[in-house]
Amino acid sequence: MSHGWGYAATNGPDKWGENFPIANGPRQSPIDIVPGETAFDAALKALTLKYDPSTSIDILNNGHSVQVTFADDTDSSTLTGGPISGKYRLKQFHFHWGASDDKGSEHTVAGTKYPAELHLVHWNTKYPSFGDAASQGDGLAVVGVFLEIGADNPQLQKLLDAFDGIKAKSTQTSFANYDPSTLLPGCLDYWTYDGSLTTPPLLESVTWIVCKESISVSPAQMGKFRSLLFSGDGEAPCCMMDNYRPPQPLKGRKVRASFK
Ligand SMILES: CCCCCOc1ccc(S(N)(=O)=O)cc1
Ligand SMILES: [Zn+2]
Repeated sequence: MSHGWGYAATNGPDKWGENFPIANGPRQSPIDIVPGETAFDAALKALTLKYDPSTSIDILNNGHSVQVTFADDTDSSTLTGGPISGKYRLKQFHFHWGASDDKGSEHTVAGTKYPAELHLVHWNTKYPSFGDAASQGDGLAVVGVFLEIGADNPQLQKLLDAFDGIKAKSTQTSFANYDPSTLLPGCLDYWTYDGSLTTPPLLESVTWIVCKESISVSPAQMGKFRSLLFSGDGEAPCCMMDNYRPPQPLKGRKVRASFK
């Protein structure tokens, strides 16, 4: 498409297949997770997430989401265990959310949409870099956490307080000493399946690990997410919201559960 991909009618998920034909591939994400159709797998290990807050670098509005980027030149912040083998390094985390509290998540649970979804993106250290890993079937592992309307979340508030400096596309500010483990739910039971990036280039390189338990977000905090802009400085302001891809066909894939 003459303009980049986005979430509008002219360049949104229904149009991505024009430039990224893998959009109709066999292992696309997100999906609707139907608990009654998942299979408990006793062989699945517990997740081990070891994050070093000193590896957080900056917070960025990339025009599609808000992202916190981490130093990934050492094994300081890693994911091990769970459905994966080996060690994966944390590269970044970001969110997807809706224009109203009744939608916004990418994965859904028996058709239920949550107001937002957190993605913690990790890459397999058997490959030299994130970019190399992103093109490999076992290259990436993304931990998804649903945000559910409830009490104000103080850990989330630290992020939201940085939004005033990154309202417009392609703006970023330093964001040091942030511990992403403070965004994880207390229980790390999860569903897992083989999938893809949920934005272009939609590469089919992601082992998805979706937490059963959500974390809270208040309606006011959701409003703060919606105050970010898709648009750049000097452009007509366009609020960043509904930056989620809807569920994709399962195409015979099995979803496993780490819990009964
Ligand atoms: C090879 C360059 C890829 C740049 C894009 O990286 C992404 C895109 C989507 C996701 S998500 N929503 O599936 O977690 C994670 C990372
Ligand atoms: Zn994402």
